[in-house]
Amino acid sequence: MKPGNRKLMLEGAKSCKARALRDEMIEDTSLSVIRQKGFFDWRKHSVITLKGISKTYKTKNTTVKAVDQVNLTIAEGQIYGVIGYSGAGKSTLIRLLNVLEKPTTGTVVVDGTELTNLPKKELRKERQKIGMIFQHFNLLWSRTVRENISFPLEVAKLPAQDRKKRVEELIDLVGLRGREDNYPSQLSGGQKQRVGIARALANNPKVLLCDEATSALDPKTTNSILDLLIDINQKLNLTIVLITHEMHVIQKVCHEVAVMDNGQIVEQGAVHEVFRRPEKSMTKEFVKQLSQSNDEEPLWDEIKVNEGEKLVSLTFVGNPAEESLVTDVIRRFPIDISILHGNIAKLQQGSYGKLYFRLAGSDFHIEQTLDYIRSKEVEVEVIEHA
Ligand SMILES: Nc1ncnc2c1ncn2[C@@H]1O[C@H](COP(=O)(O)OP(=O)(O)OP(=O)(O)O)[C@@H](O)[C@H]1O
Repeated sequence: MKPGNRKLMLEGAKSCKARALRDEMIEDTSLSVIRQKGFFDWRKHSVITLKGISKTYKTKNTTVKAVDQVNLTIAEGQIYGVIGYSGAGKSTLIRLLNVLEKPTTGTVVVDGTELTNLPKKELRKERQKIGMIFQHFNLLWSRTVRENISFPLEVAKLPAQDRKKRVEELIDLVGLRGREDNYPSQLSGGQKQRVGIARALANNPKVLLCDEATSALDPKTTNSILDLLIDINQKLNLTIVLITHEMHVIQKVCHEVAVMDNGQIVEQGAVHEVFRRPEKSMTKEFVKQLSQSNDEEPLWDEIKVNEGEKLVSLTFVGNPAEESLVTDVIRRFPIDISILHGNIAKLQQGSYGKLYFRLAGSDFHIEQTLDYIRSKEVEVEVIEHA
């Protein structure tokens, strides 16, 4: 066979296999939701696949289905958030990802290896590909920062010289230079979580699992830890899965989100798509919480509106970026815009929030401007002002 033909055959076989896998996955109900929402990029390599995962706990008198038939595919390099109220099954789900909990049914595949039935020794080895951080940090209190970070490298039996070098790299990566000889009791919550992150990254994992990693931190420290997660996601192309009950965490860092209720994933998709068109009532509740916290209004009594002016609010969900839209509108139409108030948060893709404007110009040009803004999928409301 000519080499060219062989290459074509191989490519054909690969794409048939990929198509078959894709079709099989689309049959899963949860994945058909993904396809409808149109975010899933099949060219990306999937790092985590859960198929038909359930976990049932049996106690003396009760049986609890903590996770119920979950199917999930997470692509490489994504920050994937799972949100739900207390008891929804989030912690159980994240512990199923590294098989700290053994599923009652279903399979867990991480980086191409099915973990569910691996013998203990191999599972331990595969787990080195999965780092984990926790709400209460789980540090070793009798060890310094440096010694805590070194611990997983000692377990992996890395030679002393390599270990030392790696620990120093990690101290810099998480911003703990100057604190390396402190004990955990001498650190703030944020610094403790930085140690947790460095320790979780020590063996160069493919995936980082975050179990309510910012829930014990104040808002400012939460932000700095979330910034660190974004930074390492970008620098290392690390796939991050986080569970949270706080929508602003999803808003700030996640590319994709799954909403969990009663052990099941009830909705999932790209964050900006889910924010734009939440389908299930629980998802609507979470999105509403966010808009309520963002949605302070201007002090209307202090605002004067003259003849030929209109007050307008724009609601952004996802693209486009508000700055470029404002510039674009000013260039296109003979109108004046004064921004009165705004509360816009950046998503990983696009923005989310509201801007309040005063528009001045002829009725015709104002209408043209508003139609143009609407055509950009930005919600426009003209505010009646006494
Ligand atoms: N080891 C266990 N034995 C029995 N029931 C359990 C066990 N672990 C969890 N559950 C039950 O499973 C359900 C899901 O719990 P899980 O901790 O996964 O939820 P969660 O969404 O993480 O909640 P939270 O945010 O409060 O931790 C709950 O009803 C819980 O009581």
